[in-house]
Amino acid sequence: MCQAQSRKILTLVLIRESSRVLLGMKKRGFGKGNWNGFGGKVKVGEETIEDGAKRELLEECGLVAPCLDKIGELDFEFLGNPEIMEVHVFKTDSFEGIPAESEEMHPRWFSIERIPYHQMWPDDKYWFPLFLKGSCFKGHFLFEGFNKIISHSLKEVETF
Ligand SMILES: Cc1cc(-c2ccco2)c2oc(N)nc2c1
Repeated sequence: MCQAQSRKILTLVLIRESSRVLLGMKKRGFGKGNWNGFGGKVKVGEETIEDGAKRELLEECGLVAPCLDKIGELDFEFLGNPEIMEVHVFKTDSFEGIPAESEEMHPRWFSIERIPYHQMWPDDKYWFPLFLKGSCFKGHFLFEGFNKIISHSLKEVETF
């Protein structure tokens, strides 16, 4: 018997300069202890997904990004949990402000040759290289718990 599946929309923003990427160490809550882009929930009915991404970026590290490029859509499923997390991934190389620590995140710049995959979500090692080479992508990852990927699919797409 299939379970009805619901979807939760989340955002993820990656700040990329020529040779470095800004990541945040998640200090509490979901994904605590991982380096990740900035993002989170979209305020249903209040804002567009892109506006939600901009809001989370500002809240989590104090940066203003006037324009974001949509680069990816990642569906995350967890064994035994009917809720699929639909993560919309954005990037930008133009922002205003100085990265600042928040209650949620401790920001740090990483050279693109030294991305800390061992301290990131396990799916990142699959799609981050596509982001770094400038591709757009769609992926689906089936997790067992938070650290084990049972299966995944990932493809490059032309545009969103
Ligand atoms: C299951 C999962 C969730 C997220 C997430 C939460 C909020 C925004 O993204 C991830 O981010 C990354 N890089 N892998 C992730 C896996």
